[in-house]
Amino acid sequence: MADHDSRIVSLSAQQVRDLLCMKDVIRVVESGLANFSKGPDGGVVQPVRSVVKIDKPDGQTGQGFFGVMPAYSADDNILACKIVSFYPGNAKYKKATHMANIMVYDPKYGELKAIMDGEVITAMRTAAASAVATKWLVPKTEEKLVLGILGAGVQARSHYEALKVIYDFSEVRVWSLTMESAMKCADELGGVACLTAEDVVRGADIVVTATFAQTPILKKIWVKPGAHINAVGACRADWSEVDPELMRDSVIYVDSKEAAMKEAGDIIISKADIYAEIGEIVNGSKEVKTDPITVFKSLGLGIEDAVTGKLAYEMYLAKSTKP
Ligand SMILES: NC(=O)C1=CN([C@@H]2O[C@H](COP(=O)(O)OP(=O)(O)OC[C@H]3O[C@@H](n4cnc5c(N)ncnc54)[C@H](O)[C@@H]3O)[C@@H](O)[C@H]2O)C=CC1
Ligand SMILES: O=C([O-])C1=[NH+]CCC1
Repeated sequence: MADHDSRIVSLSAQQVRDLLCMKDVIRVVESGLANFSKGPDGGVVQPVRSVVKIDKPDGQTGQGFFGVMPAYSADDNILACKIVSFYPGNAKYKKATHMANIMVYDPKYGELKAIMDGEVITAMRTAAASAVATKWLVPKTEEKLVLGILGAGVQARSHYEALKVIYDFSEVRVWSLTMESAMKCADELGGVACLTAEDVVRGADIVVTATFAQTPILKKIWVKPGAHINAVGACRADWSEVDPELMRDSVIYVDSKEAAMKEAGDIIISKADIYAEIGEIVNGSKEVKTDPITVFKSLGLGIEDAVTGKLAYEMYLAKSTKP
């Protein structure tokens, strides 16, 4: 007979949004990445995600992908698993391109404690990981910076939210597949929409690529020396967003070397060398190197979802036990 606590907390997207603030997500993701990159000493067990490819038989929405992302962290006392579907073609049907749920367990007994929406967490923790990378690679100065964003979807918006926690921007530029979507996003962010990707990138200090492009949209000749790039899309071995020459001529940071060698077309196709995991910079096992351009190639890790999911669960418990 099951004797486990049957009270499983269920959190909707709106509840998760109300419980989390970007500053706290950046803090827990930074510590999660640092532990992850300590190897077995960091107490994190997190295999590269399993991804099931779905070829829609009716040809309606093209390919879909279904990812299972478990993670355990001894230090943080977390066991969690995210299940995420990403269907690039959903945009045509005005449906979300990413849908996800996160299950949070008590690692002591393996007991399920909470099941929550994972879309908000995917948006926030991905941008938080980029903010961590940027914070370590682009020192904050008195000067206001120029932010260039390629893509005008969920990640474009969450990246602005995360990066503005750390930097003041004099200008935010957005480009996307359609001028209409770029304008809508730029309006929301108080930025400007650009007609071309080149217009966004020339002179930008920080660039974010967050699109569903499968071939490069960011060219080396546009990028100014000293710039930093957060390359967030292209999470398949045969997809890329960044010019291979730019990858080879930059200092490359990743979230996970093991995942990058399996999933990152930007790395696999260009054969660019990986300098470090960003967690190795945070935990002090590698030195920062920035010359001439830095790229953080992110794929998304289960540990990021685990630490953020646990934070949402704890915030919920703290709020619900307040008199
Ligand atoms: N690294 C990570 O941890 C994560 C990465 N991602 C990836 O980030 C990317 C963006 O995700 P979301 O913003 O959630 O998606 P979204 O569907 O909300 O937005 C995608 C944007 O890319 C644009 N786009 C689509 N195809 C394009 C093309 N061929 N060239 C230029 N722009 C194109 C769309 O117009 C839209 O503005 C995706 O590749 C996604 O899989 C998403 C979640 C986590
Ligand atoms: O980490 C993540 O959740 C994802 N990365 C690429 C698509 C979804």
